[in-house]
Amino acid sequence: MQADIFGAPAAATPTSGPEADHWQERAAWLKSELNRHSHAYYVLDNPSIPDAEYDRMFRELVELELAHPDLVTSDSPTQRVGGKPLPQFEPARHALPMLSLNNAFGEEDVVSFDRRVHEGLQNGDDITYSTELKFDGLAISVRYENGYLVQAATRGDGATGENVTANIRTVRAVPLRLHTDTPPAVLEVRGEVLMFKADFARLNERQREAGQKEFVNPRNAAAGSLRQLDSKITAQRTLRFFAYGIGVLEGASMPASHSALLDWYASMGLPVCRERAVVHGAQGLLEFFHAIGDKRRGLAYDIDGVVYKVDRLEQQQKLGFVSRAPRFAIAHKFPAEEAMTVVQDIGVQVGRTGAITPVARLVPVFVGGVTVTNATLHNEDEVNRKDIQIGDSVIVRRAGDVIPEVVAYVPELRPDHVRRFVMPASCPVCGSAIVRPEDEAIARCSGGWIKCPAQRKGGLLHFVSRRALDIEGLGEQLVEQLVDRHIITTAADLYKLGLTALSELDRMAEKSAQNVLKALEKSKSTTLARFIYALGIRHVGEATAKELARHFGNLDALLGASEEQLLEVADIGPVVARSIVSFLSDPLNTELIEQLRAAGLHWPESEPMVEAPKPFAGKTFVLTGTLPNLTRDEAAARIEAAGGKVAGSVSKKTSYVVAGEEAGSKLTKAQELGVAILDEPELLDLLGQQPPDDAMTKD
Ligand SMILES: NC(=O)c1ccc[n+]([C@@H]2O[C@H](COP(=O)([O-])OP(=O)(O)OC[C@H]3O[C@@H](n4cnc5c(N)ncnc54)[C@H](O)[C@@H]3O)[C@@H](O)[C@H]2O)c1
Ligand SMILES: [Zn+2]
Repeated sequence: MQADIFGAPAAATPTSGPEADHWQERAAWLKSELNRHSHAYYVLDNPSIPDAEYDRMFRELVELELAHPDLVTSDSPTQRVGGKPLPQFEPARHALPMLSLNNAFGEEDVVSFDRRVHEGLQNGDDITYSTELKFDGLAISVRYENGYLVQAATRGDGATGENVTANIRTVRAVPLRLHTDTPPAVLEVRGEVLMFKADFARLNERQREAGQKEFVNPRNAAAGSLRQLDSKITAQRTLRFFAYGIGVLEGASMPASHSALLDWYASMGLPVCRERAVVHGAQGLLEFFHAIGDKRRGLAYDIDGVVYKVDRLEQQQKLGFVSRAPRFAIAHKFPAEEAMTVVQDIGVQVGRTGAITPVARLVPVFVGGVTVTNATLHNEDEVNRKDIQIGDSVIVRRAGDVIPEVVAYVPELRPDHVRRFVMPASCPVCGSAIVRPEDEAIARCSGGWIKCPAQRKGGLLHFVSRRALDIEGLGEQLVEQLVDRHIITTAADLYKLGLTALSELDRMAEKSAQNVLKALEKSKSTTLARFIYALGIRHVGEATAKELARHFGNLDALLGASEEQLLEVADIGPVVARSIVSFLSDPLNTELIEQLRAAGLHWPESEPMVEAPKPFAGKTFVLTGTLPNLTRDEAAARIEAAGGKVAGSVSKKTSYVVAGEEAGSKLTKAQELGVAILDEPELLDLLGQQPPDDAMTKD
C-alpha cells in the first residue's frame, strides 16, 4: 500500500486524487476538495470526513504552496476563514474581521511560536501568556450598546457573518444586559457558542425519539442549533457561551492585558471559563497543556486543544496578523480522536464471560496518539445498524483510554464490492456453539471457562488487572502461555506457581520469575472490594463491587445473601442481583473462592451495615423532556440515591414518568398505560428536596 507524505495509507483516504508529483493538478484538486468539505462543515453543519483528515489535506496544500508560491490564489482555503454566510440570513459585516487561529500540533511548534513572539517583539525576557481552552463550538460576535445586546453575528467568512440576533437572545448564557452601571457605549464581545456533552446526548435522544437525524458531535449540534431560521428551535436547544475576545470597544478604555479583559467580562456577568491561567515562557504553556489534558475527560464540554495568547494587548498589537490568523496567538491541539481508515476484515473476539465481540481489522491508522489496527464494533446489532461492511472506509474514534471504536462508514467512499459481517456459529477458540438469547444483544460462546481457553485467559487477566488484585508482571503473554501449556486453570492455581515452573516459560528470566512470585505474595493482602471485583461476576463492575463490600462488610455475609437482600444494596437491580446469586450458587465458583481463601488471600472485614430506609426502593422511574431546573443526570442521581431505578423506556412496570417540557413519545405511552406522571416540583416533593441553584457557572 502506498503512503502519502503524512504516512497515512493513500487508498484509505479521499486524498487519493492525482499523484503527488503532478503538483499543479494535485494542488487544484486539494483546493476543490477542501472547499467542498468546508462547505459541508461550515455551511451545512454536516461534515463527511473527520477533522484530522481535513487538517491533513490542508497541511499538504500549505506545503505545496510553500514550495510553489505561485500556486497561492485568493480562493485558496489557506487564505480564507470559514465559509460563506448562508443567504437565508441577513448579512452582518464585522467592523473588525473575525479570524481563525494557527495550530500547533507538537511541543516543537509551541517552542517555535514562543521564539517567533520573542523575535517579533525584540524582547529577551520571558513573555507572559494568557492560556485558555479551545472550545469546540462556533465563534460569535455579540454587540452591546450602552450595556444592551443589540446584535449577534456568526464568523461567516471572517468579513461578513450571519445575523443571528434573534437566536442568540434565546441563549440563557448570553446576558441581554451587562451587569454594570457604567457600560461602554459599544462593546463587541467575541466568544464561542457550544453545547455541553450532556445536552448533546439529550438532544440526540430526542431527535431519535422523533425519528429525526442525529447530530455527529456537539460542535455540529451547536452550529446547527444557532443557525436556525426559526429561533423557537434554537430556544429549545440548550446552548452555552464562553467569552474569550474583543472586537470594537468605544466609550471605555481597553484593559492592559487579555487576562484583565476576561476578568472585566466576568465582572459584567459574561460567562468566562474558569480553566484559564497566566503563565510565563514556553515551559509555562506546555505545563498548562498537560494539566488540561489530564482534566479534559471530566469537562462538561468538548475541547480540541488549548489556546495561548500573548497577554499584554499592546504586545498583541505590535505582533499583528497574517492573512487568516493572529501572530500573537496559537491553538495547541490535542491529538485528533477521530481518523479515517479502511476495514480489511471483521473478526470476533471472545471475552472472559464468553461475549463475542465483532472487531474490525483496520489498515493501521494513527488516532488519539497511538497507531490502531483493531477497533470494536460492539455487537452484531451495532454492525448492522451502522451498516459497516468489509471494504468500507470508516471513521475510527479513540478517546482517552477508551477502546478504539468504529463510529461510521463514509458512504461516498464505499467501493462496489463490500462484504457483510456474519456472526460465526461456533467459537473460533474452543469450537463450542455460539448462542444469543433472544432478548439480549450479546452472543456468547457456550463453552464456559472449563471448555474455552479464551474465557479462562480473559478471566485470569481480569483477576490480575490493576483494579482487581493488581498483580504486576503477569501480562497477556505470560497468562497465554500458562493457560496454553495447561499449567493453570483457575486463579487459585496462580498461587501454586513455583520458581521452576515460571522460569521455564519463554522470555522469563529467573529475576522476573521471582518478581512475579513476589507480586503474587503481595496481592494476598487486599480489600474485599477488589476481591469481589476480581471474581469477574457478570454485571459486577468496580463500583458495584465497592458497594457490595461496603454493604456486607465481610465475605460470608455476601456469600449467604439472598436475591432480596442483594436488592437492598444501593445501585443493585434485579439483573445484577440475579447474576450474583447465580454465580455464587455454582459450586465451581464457591470452591474457587474457598481455594483462594485457603491460599492466604485476606482483607479487613467488618459487620454488615444497616442502611437508612430508601423511599424509592423498588420503584422505577422514566425521565422525559427537559426539566426546569434539574438536568437529566441530576434527576437520575437523586432518584437513585433514594433507592429508585431509572429506566430508558416506559412499560407497565414503570412506577412514575417524570415529564418536563417537550416530553415526547414516552409521555404519550405513560398516558396510554396509565402510569403516574410527575413534574419536577412533584418529584422533589416526593424526595423532600429543593431544586438546585442555577447550574451555569458565572464567575
Ligand atoms: N471535517 C471537515 O470536513 C472540516 C471542514 C472544514 C473545517 N474543519 C475543521 O475546522 C477547523 C478549522 O476551523 P477554524 O478556521 O474555525 O479554526 P479553528 O477552529 O481551528 O480555530 C479558530 C477558532 O477557534 C475557536 N476558539 C475556541 N476557543 C477559543 C479561544 N479560547 N480563543 C480564541 N478562539 C477560540 C474560535 O471559534 C475560532 O474561530 C479545523 O479543526 C478543521 O479540521 C473540518
Ligand atoms: Zn469458546
